[in-house]
Amino acid sequence: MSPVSSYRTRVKICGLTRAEDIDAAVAAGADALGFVMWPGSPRALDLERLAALTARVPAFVTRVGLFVDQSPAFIRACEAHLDLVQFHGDEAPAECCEATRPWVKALRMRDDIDLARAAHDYAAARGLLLDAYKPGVPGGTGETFDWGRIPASLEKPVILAGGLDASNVGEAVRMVHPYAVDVSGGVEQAKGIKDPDKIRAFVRQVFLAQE
Ligand SMILES: O=C(O)c1ccccc1N[C@@H]1O[C@H](COP(=O)(O)O)[C@@H](O)[C@H]1O
Repeated sequence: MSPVSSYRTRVKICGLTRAEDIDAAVAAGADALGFVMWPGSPRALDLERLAALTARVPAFVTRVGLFVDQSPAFIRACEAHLDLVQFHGDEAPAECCEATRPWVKALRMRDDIDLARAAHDYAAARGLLLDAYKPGVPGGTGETFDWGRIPASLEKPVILAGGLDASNVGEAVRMVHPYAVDVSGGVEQAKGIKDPDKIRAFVRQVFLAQE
C-alpha cells in the first residue's frame, strides 16, 4: 500500500524554459516545476539558465531537476537551485543515493518491468515516476501506457507521466488515483514553449477529477 493513504493529486509541469511559463504554471496552481538538465532534450537548460529560472519560483512550489545518467558532479552543481532530483535514466539505486536532495526515480514501463521489485530496490526514493517506454528515448515521448498495469498498492507514491494532457488526465486521476501527475508535451505549443491555456486546462481537469 502507498505510504500516503489520503491525498490530493499533485501536479508537476515539466520542461520549463521561460519565465512567463513559470509564472503561468504557478498561477494555475502547479505544485512542482520541472527543469530538464539533460542536454539531449529540446527543453534542456544550462546551469546559468537553471539558476535564473528557479530564482523566480515562489515558496512552497517544488523545483525539480531532471537528469538522465549524468555525472554526480554536474548534479551536485545543479542541486543548489533544486528541491528535488528526478532521475530519468538507468541510474542504479546507489547512484541515486549520491544526491544531496530528496529524489524520485523514473521507471519506463517496459513489458517486463516489476514495479514491486523496483519499489524495493529504490527504497530511498520519495516516489516512483511511471513513464511510457519507447526504445532509445529516455522520456518526454508524449506517449501514454496502459494505466491498468499499475498495481493498486505500491510501496511508493506514484507519479503518473507519459502523454498526459487536458483530455485524458481526468480519466487517469480517477482510474489510478496517483500521488501526482507530470506533464510536459501535453501543455506545450512547441517543444519547450508552454501554452498557458493548456496549463490551466490541465490543472483544472486534475482538480475536477477529485471533486
Ligand atoms: O521532457 C523531456 O525532454 C525529457 C527528456 C528526457 C527524459 C524525460 C523527459 N521528460 C519527462 O518525460 C515525462 C513524460 O513527458 P510527456 O508529458 O509525455 O511529454 C515527464 O516526466 C517529463 O518530465
